[in-house]
Amino acid sequence: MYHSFENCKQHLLDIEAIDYFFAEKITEKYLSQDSDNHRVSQLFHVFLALQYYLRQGHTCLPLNDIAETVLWQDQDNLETTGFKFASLAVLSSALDTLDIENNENSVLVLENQSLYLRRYWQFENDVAHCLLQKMQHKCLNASENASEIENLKKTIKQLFPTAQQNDEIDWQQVAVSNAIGRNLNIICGGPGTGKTYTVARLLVMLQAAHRLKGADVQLNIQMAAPTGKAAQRLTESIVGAKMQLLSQNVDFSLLTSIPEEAKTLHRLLGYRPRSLDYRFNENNPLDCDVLLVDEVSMIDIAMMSRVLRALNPDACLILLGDADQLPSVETGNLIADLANKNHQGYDQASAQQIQQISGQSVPVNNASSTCNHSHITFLLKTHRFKGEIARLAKAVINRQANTSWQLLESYTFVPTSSADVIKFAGEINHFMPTIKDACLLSACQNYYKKIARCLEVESAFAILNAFRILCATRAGSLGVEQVNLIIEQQLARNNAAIRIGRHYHGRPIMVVENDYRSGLFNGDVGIVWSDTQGRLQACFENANGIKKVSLARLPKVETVYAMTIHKTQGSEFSHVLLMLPEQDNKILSPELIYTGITRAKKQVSILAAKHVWYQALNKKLPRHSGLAMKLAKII
Ligand SMILES: Nc1ncnc2c1ncn2[C@@H]1O[C@H](COP(=O)(O)OP(=O)(O)OP(=O)(O)O)[C@@H](O)[C@H]1O
Repeated sequence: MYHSFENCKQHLLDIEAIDYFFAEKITEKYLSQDSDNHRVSQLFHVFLALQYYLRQGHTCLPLNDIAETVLWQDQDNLETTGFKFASLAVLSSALDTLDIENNENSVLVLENQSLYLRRYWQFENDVAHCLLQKMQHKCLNASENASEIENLKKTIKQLFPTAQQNDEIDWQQVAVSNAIGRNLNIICGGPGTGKTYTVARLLVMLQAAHRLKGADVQLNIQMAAPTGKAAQRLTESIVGAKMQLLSQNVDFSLLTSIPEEAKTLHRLLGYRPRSLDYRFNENNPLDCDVLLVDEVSMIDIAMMSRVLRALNPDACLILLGDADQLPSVETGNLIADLANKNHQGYDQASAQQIQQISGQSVPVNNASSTCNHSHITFLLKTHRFKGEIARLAKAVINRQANTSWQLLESYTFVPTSSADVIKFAGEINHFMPTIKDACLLSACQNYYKKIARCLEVESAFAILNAFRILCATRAGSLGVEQVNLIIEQQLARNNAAIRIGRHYHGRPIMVVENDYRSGLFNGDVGIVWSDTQGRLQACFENANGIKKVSLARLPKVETVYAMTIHKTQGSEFSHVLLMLPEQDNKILSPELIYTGITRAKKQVSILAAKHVWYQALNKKLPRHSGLAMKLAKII
């Protein structure tokens, strides 16, 4: 075997120190000195693979994923690199000899032929247990609840005054009428399908139903999202939806009972910087009857387990998300595990309740309770963008490489001379990577050089929020670091105040760590701006206007003309310039490109070569977890 990490890395591509030292420690813990060499080697590499899988966001290592395969191989060096795993039977029996089964002290858990670290297994179990409890529900019944149903029918008509023109099911009304009597509601949909529009109405409906039961106190509703940016967007959308409902003459007291401020999940749970624990937990639950959580795709399994533990068993949980978005950067694949896209229809009682309140007839599933999807509604109609961006996003997420490339090609701009200026003219623009410098120059001319010239920082934010360059990677010639450098160099040619790598007036910055002291969080975007005396300070937008922070108190930040697609989850811009690497990269996937495209509200410009586009769209990168099976009560 290997005598050091360096020696291991020479043989195995992609291995990191953490994988090696983890495998070494676990091998020492579980195997004695006199164990059979072949067995030790197989198990050492299984442990290496477990940590390697965890690093990529899987919660477990399914043994059949690695059995009889070669991992960590260098394609140019097939003879001397990589490791071949034994058959599933050999791997299973090697693990059976360890003292894992029914041993609560074991850090490893083997379940359904998947190997876990105990903490992730526990998180999955906690989440599955809490959600299964919340799936129990009591539907309204036509004979017992006739007057309640009549009243709710009137309320839903007020909430959705314009009836659909055709026979299509109105899934927004389905979600709202389905929520009565449920402690778990999952609403999924792509960007602009009206998740927040729907949930604002759903919350009003819950308050109305609560009042009809004779309650004299309103439901205590809380709203949260995984990042500061996402919480801010949720706040803005809910405020907008409430204004709309006010103009529709919806009962004012019902509207005032809906909160306006969404918090980050960390703040909701009472994060304590110097403690591993949060203020709210199973022993000190949140004072909340209804918890709405947005952008669930960004939440990792550990955070979800904390949220569920802090929620009273009879509190109602509403989860919003897009099952096609990238999963969390941490561990887990929550929204995909929770909301199976292959919806099997609603159970009879739910379908009846939906029909009685909203008049919508939904497919009924009479099958066993193991695939009961009645708590999930998919919103299918896009209300924000209709045209080409939606068509492109759909083709990408459906892995239609030909269709999406043909669409892009119909918008390809080829300059006729080197002096030809690149125009971002249409809803979609496509460029080949050979003209990346001209593209970046155009981004400076059209947007970024205007930032420092603004008279007010508010106008500078308007420009910054209108346009953003998104890259797939940090490193490489089309990675965030290089693109930011090129932009700064181009801007510096006409602006002597710009000093690369330092603060300057008009520098857009992104916070890259959580800092509770200054109230700034990972992902917050600001602009360095001169005050009236010419002193530089950092400005951040918040619900009350502009928050100013002295540079001395600023947590770690980076320049953010360009940012990674991962970091933009939960954000939107009028125009996005999406730059893919010149060669295929393992990070590229349909989900990544879909997430990038759907950040654009009005215009998307894409710089990509054909071979990279095809390679990315032909990839399938499933995240392994046992949660979906546990929720279907298969384990
Ligand atoms: N049924 C509807 N009738 C009219 N307008 C609608 C309807 N549903 C949604 N909209 C409008 O479509 C836009 C997008 O809705 P909303 O913000 O709720 O979508 P979303 O799914 O939450 O989007 P994202 O995930 O991108 O934030 C909003 O302007 C909203 O007012």
